[in-house]
Amino acid sequence: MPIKKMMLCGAKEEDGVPLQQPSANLDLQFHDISLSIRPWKFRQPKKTILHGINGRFKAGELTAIMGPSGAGKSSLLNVISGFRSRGVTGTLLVNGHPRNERIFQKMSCFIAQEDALQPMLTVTETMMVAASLKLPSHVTPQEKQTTVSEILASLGLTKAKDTQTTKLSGGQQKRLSIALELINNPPVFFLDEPTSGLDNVAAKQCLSVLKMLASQGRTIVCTIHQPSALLLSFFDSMYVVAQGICIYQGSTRALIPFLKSVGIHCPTHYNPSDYILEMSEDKSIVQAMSENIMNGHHSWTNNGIEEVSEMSTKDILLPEVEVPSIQADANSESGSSEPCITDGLSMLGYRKFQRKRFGVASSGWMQFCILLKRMILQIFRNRIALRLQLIHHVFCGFFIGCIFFNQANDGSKMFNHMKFCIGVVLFHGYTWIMVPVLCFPYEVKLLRREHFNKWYSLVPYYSAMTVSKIPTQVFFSMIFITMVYFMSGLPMDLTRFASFAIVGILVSIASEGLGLAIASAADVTTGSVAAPAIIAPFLGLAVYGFDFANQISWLMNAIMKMSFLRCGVVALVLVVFGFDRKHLNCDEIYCHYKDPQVILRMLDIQNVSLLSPIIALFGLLVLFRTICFIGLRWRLAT
Ligand SMILES: Nc1ncnc2c1ncn2[C@@H]1O[C@H](COP(=O)(O)OP(=O)(O)OP(=O)(O)O)[C@@H](O)[C@H]1O
Repeated sequence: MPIKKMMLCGAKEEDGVPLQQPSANLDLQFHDISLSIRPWKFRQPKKTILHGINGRFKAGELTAIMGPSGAGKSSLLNVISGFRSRGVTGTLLVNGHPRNERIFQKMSCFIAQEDALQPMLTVTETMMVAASLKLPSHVTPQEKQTTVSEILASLGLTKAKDTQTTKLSGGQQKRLSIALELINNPPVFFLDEPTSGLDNVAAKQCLSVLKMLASQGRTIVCTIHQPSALLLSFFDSMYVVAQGICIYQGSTRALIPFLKSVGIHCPTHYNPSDYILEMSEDKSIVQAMSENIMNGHHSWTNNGIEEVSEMSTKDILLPEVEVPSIQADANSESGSSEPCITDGLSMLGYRKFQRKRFGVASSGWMQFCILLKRMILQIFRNRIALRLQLIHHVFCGFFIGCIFFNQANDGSKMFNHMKFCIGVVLFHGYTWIMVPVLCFPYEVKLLRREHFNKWYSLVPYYSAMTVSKIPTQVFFSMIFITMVYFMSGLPMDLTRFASFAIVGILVSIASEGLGLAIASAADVTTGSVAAPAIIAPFLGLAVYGFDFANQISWLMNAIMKMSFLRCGVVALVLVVFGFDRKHLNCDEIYCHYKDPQVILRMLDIQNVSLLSPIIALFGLLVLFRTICFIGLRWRLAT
């Protein structure tokens, strides 16, 4: 590994393994930051959450953003980390230079409050996937393994290395979230409430890890709710927000002198961080404190007051980030996020630079392969889900097979044939729309975190997700299709059976695509309500007008083609009665529908090629999946 290691000063090294130094020390400054939220209700005024606040988060320090509930702590963290950019105005600087969002995101990581971890994988497997995605491809598997082991050892996770992530304790999960981001050794960490839900011991362990990382030169900023005096002692500095403005910034030890300066005397034996939060309920005191600290323009140190904008950055080691040839344009009016090359460094050189410095590790194809492997492993390890799916398909196949048992050759009951085709299509439609609606929102949470932290880009993820689901989907659909096909007594004809299977599978993939499109933009509750409501019109169009098909207007016909269920039903009817099917059996005196051509004529599809509903089905499938992709892009951008 190119990055040299150092022994930590005063840091806790549970297994005696030192961590690597960060590749750069970054000092973050922000000026006149405001955040406004556009209301979702028409004509409501904009809500301003942050009011022109200023401040600085220093490299080598563990900084706590504190404040009463609803003060704007998470909003501030989201803005400074770049997790939120909509509705934000103001200036963000890195070591005194306007920052480039793309570069900055590669050098920082964001760990959310309810940080989701990949299920069905052990700690080591999770770390190895992250290492494969985040470390450059020239790093050998052994080196990756060594890096992973060192990080796990440093964060006290060695004993849990073979435990599945979902079975870790809350504290271990937090430390694993940190360990995952440490793989590419970013110099900046943002954490939203890293101690929430942890007991005192676990919170202490978590903060000691953060303190250790900060002591190596990283900039570590986290929001925190009323820390105890012990937990507060881990922090080097505090940034206190109330009502969207800064009411204190500076050293934790300078808090009491600061309070004195605004005429507030913190009682002895009172935790000063609790006291400032109590005081922040009073508007006039908030105003007085904010004026004293100049809304973050000033900072209190152990030696007195410093002006943030005049702070020197020369003491910060910054060769890698303060690159003279690359000028950040994140704040440019053009809004373009492409870097502006100003000093003779070509775009190619810039990309190489980025790749080298910040580990834009794997190519799109590599990302696809790694993610596909991970997803397939997770699918096959989820035994309960697999068993449930199997039972569901076998049970429904058997049930529908029994209802239509040996009726496929009965020429006297035309409606049975229609019900059979509709039943098969409906089964696929409803089964596969609900699976993503219930499961995908959790995956989107994981995607947001990993994508934001630059593990991979959306196209490889989306491709891997699509491909990974196909084997199980085809397998389960085939079980159902085989059962109903043979139990219903359809002719033993390979072409007909293969076409029957293809239509069933296409309907299931299209339906899953619709489910994914819904789940990409909605949470589980909304999706569970929306999915059946959205599929209902498709169903209506699927069964509309079978008994008066000749009289349906061209407009209605065109609308009906939009229903993927209709396309599926038409295709199945063509499969069942097409392919030169012989006359059906007739046990009565006269069977009007004995000749399969009569049924096709009645449905007005006697001249329709099987290919056309299949192509329409395929087109709708692609449309749904494109909507899902756009939905995901939108989710990742907001
Ligand atoms: N998307 C949003 N739409 C409307 N209001 C929002 C939105 N996000 C945040 N807010 C509001 O902004 C204010 C600050 O929210 P924020 O989550 O930053 O507070 P916080 O200090 O982190 O609170 P807590 O400690 O309770 O998590 C709150 O009043 C919240 O209701």
